[in-house]
Amino acid sequence: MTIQRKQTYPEYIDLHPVAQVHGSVRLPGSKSISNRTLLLAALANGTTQIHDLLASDDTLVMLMALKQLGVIWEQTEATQTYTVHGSGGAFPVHQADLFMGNAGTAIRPLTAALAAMGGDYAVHGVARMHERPIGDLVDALNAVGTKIAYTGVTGFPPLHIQRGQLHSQRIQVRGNVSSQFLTALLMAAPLMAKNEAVTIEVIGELISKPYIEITLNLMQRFGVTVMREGWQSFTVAAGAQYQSPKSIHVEGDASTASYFLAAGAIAGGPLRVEGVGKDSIQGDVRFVEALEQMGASITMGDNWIEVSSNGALKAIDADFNHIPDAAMTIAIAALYAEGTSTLRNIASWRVKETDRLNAMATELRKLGATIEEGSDYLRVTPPAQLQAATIDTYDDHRMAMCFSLAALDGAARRGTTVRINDPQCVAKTFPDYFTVFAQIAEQKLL
Ligand SMILES: O=C(O)C1=C[C@@H](OP(=O)(O)O)[C@@H](O)[C@H](O)C1
Ligand SMILES: C=C(OP(=O)(O)O)C(=O)O
Repeated sequence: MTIQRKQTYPEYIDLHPVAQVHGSVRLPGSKSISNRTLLLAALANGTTQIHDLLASDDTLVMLMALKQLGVIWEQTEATQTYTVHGSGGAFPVHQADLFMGNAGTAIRPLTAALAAMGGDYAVHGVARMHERPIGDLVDALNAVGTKIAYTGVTGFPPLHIQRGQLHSQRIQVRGNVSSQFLTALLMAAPLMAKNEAVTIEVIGELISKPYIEITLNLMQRFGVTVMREGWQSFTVAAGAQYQSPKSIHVEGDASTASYFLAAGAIAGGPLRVEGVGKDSIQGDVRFVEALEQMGASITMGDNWIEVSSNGALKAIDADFNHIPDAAMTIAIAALYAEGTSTLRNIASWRVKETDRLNAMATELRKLGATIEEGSDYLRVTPPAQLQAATIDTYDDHRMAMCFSLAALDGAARRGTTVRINDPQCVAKTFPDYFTVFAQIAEQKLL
């Protein structure tokens, strides 16, 4: 099955310097919560109404895959409310060819669920997805008896999943390449814990930890409590089954919030985002701590965040392992700081939509910044004045969203004219990004 992308933007967008940003942005739903909720609702007993689901490429591939697997869902017309009829832990269709685009949050959890159920499934994605590792997840599962084979390069999708025979309830997984492997195993664990408890042990270091909290929180809302020993070991009791919470609301996306919050910090604001706040279960709300360290002022309600600043931003030197996605936005905010900023412990950037360490370094240099690209860090020294540039986006939504901010005038230095090539790539998580950016910047872009 192929999925048609709606083309909304031209080949490139030119952004001209913007003196001020202000206003309020209602955030689209969280990608991480949307895709987890869709899968949990599909696996549960009962019917779930999901409110404010994200509308984007990543959620579309999950919705289409579930449909192919025989899961029935309906969209309430012209809204982001979806009703998912749970399959009670066994998808009705046992043979399918599933296209997962470039959605890590779709391919990884679905692979684990399908391997646990058994069947005859082909799982694949865009070319870049076939370069993104999945070996740690496949190794963890096959070691306990599932049957997943590589049909391309060993360690990467595409995959062929067949029916295996589970012979152990103790699953060991490495967590230093992506936390999504542990998330995938956790979500599939109830399918493997029919008669006996399942324990998942993390071998070595675990990165991107806050995403595991999202997984555990949502599993809990679907009635499955995971017993844990820190970040080392996670146990799902025998007989655990997902039960629909009937209705669930998807918070706004905290990673998406980072572009608007940074805009407020760079250009002064005040700028408010609505949909995430103090009550959020997403680790990326901690992005505001980094902005605060850089000198911005933050106020937060249960469901909103507002940022403003008066004066130049300060450089930052910090570990960003806990917020790898929002950290990209810090690299751009660093262009507006006084002094050199260092983003540490971000090696996972290399295996995401593109090699983000390399892409960031290349494009930041085009703006005149001096960049040191380490194996797991990025050091950004801003130029005296930003240079106009044509930014390549590498089919990476975050590259496109981040670099739009280089048009903003900051207190330490002015913005510049940026041409963003292939702006359409924002469809992965936020198809309307440039339309909303134009509103807060009071610019006519299209
Ligand atoms: O579990 C999730 O929802 C995610 C985990 C993170 O990936 P890694 O664990 O691979 O860093 C993050 O970058 C991704 O956008 C979403
Ligand atoms: C890394 C990302 O996505 P994925 O869910 O595909 O891993 C991202 O959205 O920045």
